[in-house]
Amino acid sequence: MISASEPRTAVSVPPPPGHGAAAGGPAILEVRNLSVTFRTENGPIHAVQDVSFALRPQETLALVGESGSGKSVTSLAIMRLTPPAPRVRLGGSVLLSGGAAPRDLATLDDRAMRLVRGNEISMIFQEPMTSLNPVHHIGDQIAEAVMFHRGVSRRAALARAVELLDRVGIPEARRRLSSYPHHLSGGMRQRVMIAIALACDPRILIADEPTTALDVTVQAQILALLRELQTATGMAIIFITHNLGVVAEIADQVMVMYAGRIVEQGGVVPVMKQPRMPYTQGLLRSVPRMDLAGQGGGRLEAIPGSVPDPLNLPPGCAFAPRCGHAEQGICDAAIPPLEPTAPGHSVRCARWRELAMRGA
Ligand SMILES: Nc1ncnc2c1ncn2[C@@H]1O[C@H](COP(=O)(O)OP(=O)(O)OP(=O)(O)O)[C@@H](O)[C@H]1O
Repeated sequence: MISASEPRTAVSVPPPPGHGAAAGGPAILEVRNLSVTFRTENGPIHAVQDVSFALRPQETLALVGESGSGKSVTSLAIMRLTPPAPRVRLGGSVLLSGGAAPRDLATLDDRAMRLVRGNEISMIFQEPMTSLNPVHHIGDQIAEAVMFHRGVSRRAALARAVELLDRVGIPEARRRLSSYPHHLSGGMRQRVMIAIALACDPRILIADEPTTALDVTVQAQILALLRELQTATGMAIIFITHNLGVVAEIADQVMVMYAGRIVEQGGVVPVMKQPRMPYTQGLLRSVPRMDLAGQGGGRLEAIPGSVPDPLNLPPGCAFAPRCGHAEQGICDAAIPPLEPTAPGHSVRCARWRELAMRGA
């Protein structure tokens, strides 16, 4: 859960306009009604339910929500990295464009899926040390990725590794080839992971909390690097974070998740300037505001209570027990639909119209 004491990037309100102004054209990835259910001995966990979104080239979609809301499982399901059946049941489709017709990653055979990973969609995680091998030079680790996907010689792969290290802003790239991961700072290690992810010029980068473990200055540098690389390559980014400050920095589209469902979805400006879901409003109130910096950043309010037990979700809106606007008989009666509030902006709240009218 986000607490007022957790280090965060300050959010500026109103947020800047969408960064991917150049984003547009047909979607390269279209996720339709994705659902992921884990079968556990205590019962089914519906980790992701009925999630749909589209991603266009050069667009950044931020997946936001507290711990356990289903952000990581959504991205792992796209990459088909969730445990296999029967432990997990996948539903819906994940359509990736390219080639004669879109391919549904949910049903692609394993061999074809291995080619998609790292070639067309790459992923980076919060803690590079868990992905990097501590006993191998970073040059070899990047070169290995290049050789695996491109089938080039070791010499050519090492030359590409220098190019990639240079591209992600690692000074003295050639000399760095023989560094071990522990020789590098956290920020530099994340740059190495980005270099590996870029080895094959992916069309989509999934970044799962890539800056959470970094201090605020380094966090800003990594965000700037991702934006720069996106402008240069046109790749789309799915950025997973619990930090709305980071969302304002990088996203074009935002998808707020709670208990496995999308609860608010839309462009970064409407969602952050006019959030309709009390949960999104709560997340925003728990981030420091730059426009109130002179007044101590404004009062920070943690969302009361904690995320529900996935094995025992409350009836109706899963956020209702923590929501200051919940009404008995309405909010606990049924799960509200995801409804459009304006073009390109949707919310899952039974009372959003009433609350909007009252200016709540
Ligand atoms: N292997 C698993 N087996 C059973 N349940 C799982 C498994 N992996 C994830 N879950 C459950 O799925 C739900 C969604 O988890 P997920 O990791 O996607 O959340 P998240 O929003 O990414 O949180 P965090 O920010 O902590 O990573 C949680 O209730 C989690 O406990």
